[in-house]
Parts: sequence; C-alpha cells; structure tokens
Amino acid sequence: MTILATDLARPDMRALVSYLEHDLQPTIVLDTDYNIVAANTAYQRQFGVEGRPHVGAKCFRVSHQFAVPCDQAGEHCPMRKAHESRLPERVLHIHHTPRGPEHVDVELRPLLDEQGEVVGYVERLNTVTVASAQPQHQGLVGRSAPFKEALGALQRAAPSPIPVLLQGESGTGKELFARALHEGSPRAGGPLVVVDCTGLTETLLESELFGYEKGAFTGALQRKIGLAEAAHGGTLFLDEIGEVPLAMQVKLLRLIESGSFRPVGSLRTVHSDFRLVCATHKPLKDMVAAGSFRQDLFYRISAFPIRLPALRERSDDLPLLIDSLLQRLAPTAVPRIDPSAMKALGLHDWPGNIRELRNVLERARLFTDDGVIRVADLPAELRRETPMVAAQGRRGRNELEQLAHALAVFDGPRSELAKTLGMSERTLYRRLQALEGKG
Ligand SMILES: Nc1ncnc2c1ncn2[C@@H]1O[C@H](COP(=O)(O)OP(=O)(O)OP(=O)(O)O)[C@@H](O)[C@H]1O
Repeated sequence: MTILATDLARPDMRALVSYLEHDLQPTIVLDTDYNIVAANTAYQRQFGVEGRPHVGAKCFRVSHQFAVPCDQAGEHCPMRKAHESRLPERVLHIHHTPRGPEHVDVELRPLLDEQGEVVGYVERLNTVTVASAQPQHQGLVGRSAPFKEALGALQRAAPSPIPVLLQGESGTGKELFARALHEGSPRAGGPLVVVDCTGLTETLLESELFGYEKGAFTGALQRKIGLAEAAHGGTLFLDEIGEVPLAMQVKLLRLIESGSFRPVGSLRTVHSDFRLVCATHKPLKDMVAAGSFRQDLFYRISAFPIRLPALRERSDDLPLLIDSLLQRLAPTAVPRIDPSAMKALGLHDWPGNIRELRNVLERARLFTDDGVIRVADLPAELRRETPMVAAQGRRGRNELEQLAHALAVFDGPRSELAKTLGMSERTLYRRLQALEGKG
C-alpha cells in the first residue's frame, strides 16, 4: 500500500493502512483536504492508471476529473456530510475509471482523534455491476439523476431479503430492475421466476403459482410443480401484481406470510423459501382506497418501494439508451442517428417509455439503407412533433419502397414486422399486395 508522508503516516495510521491492505475491496485513505494519502492494492488494481495509484492527488480530480470538490460541481459529496455528522456516509457516484465511467457505491467512514475531531476518512469503493453508465449490449444502462436514485435504492435493497415493490409506467424497465435485484442479491445463484399476473383468472393463477396434482381438474394429466415452488432458493417476481383478482389476493397473502401453500387438488403443504419482488404500473394505494386491492397485501409487498422514472423524466439518458439499444438490435452493423433525427427523438414524450424507444429504433433501422437513421425513417407521430425537422427529411422515397426495404432486411414473421412498423397485420397485407401489384 502506498502512503503519502503526511500526518496520516503516523504509526497508528500505518497500522490502519496495513489492515486495509488486506481488504479485497478497493479502499483509500483521505485527509480532510480531499487528498488521497493511501491506496490499497485492490484500489490500485481497479482504479490505478499504469501502476500510478493516484496517491497525492485530490479525490474529486481522480474520480470525476473535476477541478473542485463534488458538492461544488453539482454532485453529492459524502465527505462534507461525514464531516458534519461524524458518521459513515454512503452514496452512489459515477466515477471516471480506466474502463470509462462506472457506477460506484462509495462508503466513507470518518477517522476521529482523541478529541473526536475528524482527521481523515477511509473510503471503500464497490463497483456496481448490475447497471452501466456506458452503452452496453445488455442490462440496465443510465446515468441521469432520476436513474441513479432508483439504482441507489436497488443497491440498498439487493443484499437484504426485504420484499421490493417496483412502481413505474409500462416500459420503464421494471423487469430489468427485478433481474438486477436478483443478480445483486445473495440468491443470484438461485432461480429467478417471473410470473406475469396480467389476464390470469383466479384458477389459472392458482394452478400456475401453486402447481397441481394429477387429476386435480380436467386436463391435469400429470402433477406439475408451481412457480412458487420453482423459485425456492431464489427470487419470485410477480409482475403486474395490481392485476391479481381480489379472490386470489388472500391466497397470495398467505403464501407471502408463511412461504407455504397447497398445490391444487393436494392435501400436502409445500414450503418454498423465496425473496419476493413485485411490480406494477397501477396506483395500488388508490386501489386499496377503492377496495380493489387488499390493504394487508399492499403492506406486505411494499416494504421497500422503488419508483422507476418515466423516460421523459430522464431525457439526459436518451443518447446512452439509444446507443445501447442500437447495439442490441444490430450488433454487427450499428446504425448511426443523424442530428435532426436525434432532435426529433428528444422532443417526443415517450408514453411507452423505453419499450417504445426500442420499437421506434427497430422500425427506423429497417427503413435505413445506408446505416444512418434520419427523420424520414421515424414514425409519423415523431415527425409531426418536429415540422421543421421533418421538412428536412432526406428522401422522397415512397412508402412502398420503404416497405420493400423493410421486408428485405427483416428477419422474422410478418406479424412481428407489422408490430415493428406500427401497423395492423391487415394493413401490412394490403400494402404488400399493392407492392406485388407494382412489381
Ligand atoms: N435502463 C435500461 N437500460 C436499457 N434497457 C432498458 C432499460 N430499461 C428498460 N430497458 C429495455 O426496455 C424494454 C422494456 O423494459 P421492461 O420489460 O423491463 O419494462 P417494464 O416496465 O417491465 O414493462 P411492462 O410494465 O410493460 O411489463 C426492454 O427491452 C428492456 O430491455
């Protein structure tokens, strides 16, 4: 461990530093003037550049490339707070690292002298692996303040068994967050079982969730284990829990409270040990007031609510999300977006959130033939929002030509193509006929 010759190099501090050297977590020691005075090997390995451990440098310069402390640059500074409270502080920051920007969970502990004065700090850094601040082929990406707030909450909840309720509009990434919670938890090695509660009748939900015995009902030709049992040792994710019929809610409550249930047509009680994560886009509290959602169930599932921001609240993330989604849609030839199209995307309200963004990009990719997405490749409602921009649309290529191009490059069933192009299958069929008539 490298130590700078300062006050913190006193014998007692040397003892502390030698202790930290054995920490597998990247750890640094800071003085009260933001100087890094010692860094353990784990830190040097993860954050050092070409063997330079950053000792002697200011923490805000190393981690953020700021010229001033974080709080003066609009970031939350844990040092300022720890100095006042004399207590440990934890905060999620985006740090500049040799691998580019990364989400880092920063834990700062003040070091106090005999008089209780703060003489320095120990900072432990934990790189967040379940989300990325750079374009990524999979998983959660984001770096805006509302995204960081949700991610910070996820980081807090993940290690504990507490039930989490993910609340957000459709397409905001509730399922991805549930996956990240599972992956960040001690149950990551166990199963993640997703149950979509939409459109299921009470009987169907019950047999799906609890399983059934052979002969329990017509069509039950053999015994089937339920999803609650399949989640044993892992996470049970109940998506759209607001859709669960009232009559079924009491059985769900029993399952959550005791971890026990009876498969349909069975006398035996099965026990399953799972961590519960639920999601909804519905206002459950209002539903409780209206009598359509049980209050006791609501309190059971909402011990740790996390609100996922709508895409329009995190428009700073749009370029990063677009880069990531394009990499995912076309990994071998990632299309570019021209500035006017980018502007049009930025002006849209995104009621369907990231799912809508993904569909728009997928559609646009099918319409571009030179690898550059332009305003003309965007759906009409996005073009309408930017009449000026739309007027600059490149080609007079007619709709049938665009369709012919989409057909040539789309690899999948026609029903999917219709969905991607935002038209009904009938409309697609009619246009295809027109195309054939032309050819
Ligand atoms: N932060 C994110 N980074 C990258 N991709 C994301 C992010 N959030 C969502 N997505 C993508 O957006 C799409 C919708 O996400 P997801 O299905 O998780 O949303 P949802 O909130 O569960 O939707 P619904 O309520 O309709 O079930 C998926 O393709 C997902 O991969």
